[in-house]
Order: sequence, then C-alpha cells, then structure tokens
Amino acid sequence: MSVDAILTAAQMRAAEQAAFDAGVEPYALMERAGRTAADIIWRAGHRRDLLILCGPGNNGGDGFVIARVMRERGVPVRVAALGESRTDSAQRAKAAWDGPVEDMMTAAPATQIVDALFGTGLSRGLDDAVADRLCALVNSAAASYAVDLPSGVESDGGAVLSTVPSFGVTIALGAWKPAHLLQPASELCGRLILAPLDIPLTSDVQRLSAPHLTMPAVDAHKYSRGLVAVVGGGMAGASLLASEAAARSGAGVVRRLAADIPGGGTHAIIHRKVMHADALAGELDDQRIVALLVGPGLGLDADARARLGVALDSGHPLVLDADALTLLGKDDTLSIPSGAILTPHEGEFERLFGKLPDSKIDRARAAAKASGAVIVYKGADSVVAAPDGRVAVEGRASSWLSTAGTGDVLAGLAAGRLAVTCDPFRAACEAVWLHADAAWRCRPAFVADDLLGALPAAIAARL
Ligand SMILES: NC(=O)C1=CN([C@@H]2O[C@H](COP(=O)(O)OP(=O)(O)OC[C@H]3O[C@@H](n4cnc5c(N)ncnc54)[C@H](O)[C@@H]3O)[C@@H](O)[C@H]2O)[C@@H](O)CC1
Ligand SMILES: Nc1ncnc2c1ncn2[C@@H]1O[C@H](COP(=O)(O)OP(=O)(O)O)[C@@H](O)[C@H]1O
Ligand SMILES: [K+]
Repeated sequence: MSVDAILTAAQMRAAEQAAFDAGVEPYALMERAGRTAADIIWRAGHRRDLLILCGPGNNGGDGFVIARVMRERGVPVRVAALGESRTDSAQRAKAAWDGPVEDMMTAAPATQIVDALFGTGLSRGLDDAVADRLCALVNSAAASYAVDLPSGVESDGGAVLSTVPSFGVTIALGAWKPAHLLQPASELCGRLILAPLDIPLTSDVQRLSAPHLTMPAVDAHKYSRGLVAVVGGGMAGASLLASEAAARSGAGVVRRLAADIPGGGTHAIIHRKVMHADALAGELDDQRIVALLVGPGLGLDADARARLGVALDSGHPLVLDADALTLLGKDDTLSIPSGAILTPHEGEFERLFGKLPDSKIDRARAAAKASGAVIVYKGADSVVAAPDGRVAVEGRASSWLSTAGTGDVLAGLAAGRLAVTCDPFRAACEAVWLHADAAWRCRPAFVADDLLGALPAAIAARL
C-alpha cells in the first residue's frame, strides 16, 4: 500500500467499496477515519475548545466521530450541522454523539474549528451564505482543520468552486486526492497530513517522493557517469545555467556546444565553439553522449530551427525545453521523438498540445501518451507524466522559483539525471524533486544561479 498514492473521488469510492466487499463494515471505516483524524487534531490542539461543522454526507459523519472522540478526551466540543445526515454511516455517527447539534449558520466561533462539511462528494460550490459563514468561522479561529478536503474545492482537479478559507491543516483520509497537490486548492490546504485507513489502494498517480540516489560506482569514470551535451544559441545565459546544473547533477562530463565561449563560469564544463548546424551535427556524432539538452537560450530563428533539427535527428536521448518546445509547437515538420523529456510551462504546453480538458494531471498524462515523451508540466504545481500512464505530482515547491532562469536549471538537472539513470521518467522525477529541494535550501529571494550552489546539498541529502 503506497503512502504516496493520489486517488480521484471515484477511485477512492472504489477502494472503499472493495474494502466493504472484503468484509470491512462501512461504519467501522468511518470510525477508523474519524478516530485517526481526531488523533491528529488532539496532537495539534490538545484541550482547546473545538467547533466541528458537519455536512450531510460521510464527511459530516467523520465529523461526528471526531466530536465524540475528542469529548471523551476532555476537550470542550460543540457540533454544528449543515442539514440532516443522509447516509447510513453518517446517521449512525450522529446517533452516537449525544450532545447538542447547533445550526452552522448561527453557531458561535471557537478557538479551533473543524470543517467536516464536504469531502470527495462535493458536486458544486457551497451556497454563498454557507461559504461566507465557513470563512468567518475559520478566519476567527486560532487553529483550523479540514477533514479530507477544504469544503468547496473540487477533489479531482483542484478547482475552487466557492470561496474557501485558508486552513491550517488538511487531514487527507486514506489517500491523497489531486486537490491536495494541484493549485489553486493546494494553497488553501495548509499543512497536509495523511490519515491512513489501511485499505488497499491502487493508482498510477503518486505524490512525488524523495528519490534514493546512489554514489558513483567505485570504478566509475567520467564517461561511465554520463556525458551531457547542451546545445546553446542566441541567449548564452540560459544554456550556461543549464550546463552548470547538469555539471552538479551527478553526471560525469558536460559539454556545451554554442557559438560563444564564456570567459568565466565553471571551468569543468567543456565549451566547444559551434558556429552552425552542420558543425553541430559533427559534434553530436559522439556515441559517448547519453543525454542531449536543447532549448534554453536556443532562439527561434532559422539557425535555431536548424540546430534543433540536427539535435532531433541525432538519436541521442533528449531533454527539450524552452525555445525547442516553442519551435516544435509551431513547425509541423518537426516531431517529438518518443522517449524524450519535455519540460513545458503552461504557455509552452498549450502551444504544443492545445487546450486539453480536465485536470492538470489528466492533461499531462494525455500529452505524454500522445507524444510518447515524458512530460514535466511545470508551474506552481508540477506534474511529471510518462507515456505508460505513471504520474508524479510535486505540489509544494517554493513560489520563489517563479524567477527567470530556474527552468533552465531544471532542464540541465533533468539532462544530468538522464545521463546518470538512462531512465527518462525517473530522471524527470529526480530532477523536479532536487530542484524543489534546492529552492527550499535557498530560502527567499534567490536567483536561478543560487540554485546551482544548493544542488550538491540537495543530492547529498538523498544518498
Ligand atoms: N464511505 C465511508 O464510510 C468513508 C467515507 N469517508 C468520508 O466520506 C467523504 C465522502 O463522503 P460522501 O460521498 O458522502 O460525500 P460528502 O460528505 O463530501 O458530501 C456528499 C453530500 O453532500 C451533498 N452535496 C454535495 N455538494 C453540495 C453542496 N455544494 N451543497 C450542498 N450539498 C452538497 C451531496 O448531495 C451528498 O449528499 C470523504 O471525503 C471522507 O471524508 C471517510 O470517512 C472514509 C470512510
Ligand atoms: N509559483 C511557483 N511556485 C513554485 N514553482 C514555480 C512557480 N512558478 C514557477 N515555478 C517553477 O520554476 C521553474 C520556472 O521555469 P520556466 O517557467 O521555464 O522559467 P525560465 O524559462 O525563466 O527558466 C519551473 O521549474 C516551475 O515549475
Ligand atoms: K471537509
């Protein structure tokens, strides 16, 4: 059973149903969910007074269980409901709570508030008056907890369907849901805590987990650790950042192929002067290259187009970023080689694949399937998708990453990890993780260059 699995509402319902079919009693599962959530709230809030808001479905049922368990522990608990409990389990949970039930719309505030109004069953936004009341109660509390999901967020896509306050903690029941990691919902969840329910889960969508990296082999040499080639273009800085990241990624050699030779920078990077596409073809005729990065600073002119064409024809495992993606998006004669890693941001993604429907996870997966490439769909939430359907979601990167050049660092890192692992999906996942970790290590207001210095520590932490 994976602690990283991300399930849609339908998959979660199917997992619950499978547990019921295997003999688990539905109400026993609600008791388990409520007790586990209560333990988490107890550890965070102790005996501070608590108001629990219970909705009409099973999320509300969880709320009644939490109320009973917390009161048994001596916490001053009040319960306020929104409508009548409609499911058998929720009715049982309510019947087991022998205290008063207030009306949510008139209940007085409390030091701690628990939102057990709606979870994965939400079908539309909350009515305005209910959403406003939820916001007022959460905003006036010292601590707030959302049970499974903040009420008003759409579980599968992370959309916000009505006004939703920011919670201190969201307790994911049984498994992560896409909304815990996808924006804009993720931002409103606060700290994420998983409450395991011990039921079998299956999903090929996972929360991006910390990679297990290894030291170079005892008999490693620079070529056995992988030669990365980086194709440069009109904007030197971008391919330099990418080359520097590749050089700190664990790869053995980095060779930058561009028309300029920079004066400074890391001397370990080999710069080869390549004035035109034909010369590039000659440089790429080297079987020791195990990862080739094209795109950062490439440019969009005819020469850039010609360099990209040569790179695509080279047969080397590719990482395509930035201008390479823009050129691919507008030139029908170019096609995405299967097995490549593509690292589009939102604009590049749309230029390449059009406006696809559904969640960011669905869009990334559809693009990976259609192109045969690994897609790193970047942004405040980054989704890595493989053509075979595997998906990893990184929902919690530092928003300070939204600065020029950080994407070039990611692309270089992806090329470096590709050279080390020879596995595009794994390399992409490792790169996204290390990039996000390096960003946290840089704290606020860093520039892309600062990420480079943080990469060795990010790697060391994963050995
Ligand atoms: N099956 C079970 O026993 C378990 C369920 N779990 C909990 O159950 C939740 C899912 O339960 P449900 O499927 O009952 O769904 P919810 O409790 O999320 O809500 C569903 C109910 O709300 C109504 N509704 C939806 N949107 C509304 C809106 N905007 N305004 C007013 N009413 C609205 C629906 O018609 C339905 O009656 C999970 O999020 C989780 O908290 C967990 O306790 C695990 C065990
Ligand atoms: N708000 C944000 N929160 C977290 N990460 C972000 C945010 N905005 C951008 N990023 C990350 O920063 C990087 C930016 O890449 P990109 O848009 O290609 O920039 P550039 O081309 O300037 O290098 C990506 O890894 C992206 O996922
Ligand atoms: K909730």
